[in-house]
Amino acid sequence: MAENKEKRILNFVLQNAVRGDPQSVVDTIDTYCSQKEWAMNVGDEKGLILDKIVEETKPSVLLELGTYCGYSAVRIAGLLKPGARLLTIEFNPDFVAIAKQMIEFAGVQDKVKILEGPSETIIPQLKKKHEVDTLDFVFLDHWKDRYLPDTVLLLVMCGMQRKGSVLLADNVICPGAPEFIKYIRNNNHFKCTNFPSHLEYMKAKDAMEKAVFLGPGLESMC
Ligand SMILES: O=C(NC/C=C/[C@H]1O[C@@H](n2cnc3c(NCCO)ncnc32)[C@H](O)[C@@H]1O)c1cc(-c2ccc(F)cc2)cc(O)c1O
Ligand SMILES: [Mg+2]
Repeated sequence: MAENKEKRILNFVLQNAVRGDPQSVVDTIDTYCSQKEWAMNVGDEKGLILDKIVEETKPSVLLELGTYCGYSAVRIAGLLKPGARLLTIEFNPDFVAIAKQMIEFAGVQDKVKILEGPSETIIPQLKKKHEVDTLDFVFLDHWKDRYLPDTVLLLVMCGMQRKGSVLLADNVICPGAPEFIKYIRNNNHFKCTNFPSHLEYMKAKDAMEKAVFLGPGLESMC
């Protein structure tokens, strides 16, 4: 297996974190990525915003787009009530392999299921193949130009969102997701809140955007 940054992050966790302890895995990745090699995990500062929103939403069925090394999957899983489950979509097989080991080491494999493949293919399969009715919480952290098309897919094509469903998007400043922001803030079926923060492990400004689905409008009742 090629030695790469993601493999080094995983090895650092396997050698330094406490097996079965999600917080220890998250803290160990943050230590490595702030001191040794930067990586695009949501990180400790934006991670606290993520934690708060997950805790106040009390979700049962969650979806993440862009697993990468599994940092946010482990972080979210550590907060879930018994029986709640997180589906996380990742199309890079090398990252799937890393994330799988990260999730198992953290001991959250019973709460997290990695779905391998592109989101645009997997999302339409969620209802039939993965027994998802509606989603309580969606974390967007994959390619930034895919936030909007995948949100539309989730909402329009698959009716995956119900009144109160929460969308949380990382990086709405850096790298930015302008099309998504323009759409979601101008759509009166969503109530949006911006959470200013900083790029993971850096001083650069970043932010997360929370969008709560207010339910289909009357026009969709006809
Ligand atoms: O680009 C960023 N994230 C992308 C994540 C991609 C992960 O998600 C996977 N992925 C992508 N699209 C899909 C897809 N579907 C869509 C395609 O079919 N379906 C399934 N999986 C998908 C990739 O395989 C990766 O695992 C980022 C950058 C900075 C950054 C900031 C400042 C800098 F200077 C540099 C970088 C900071 C951040 O926090 C960031 O999240
Ligand atoms: Mg991100």
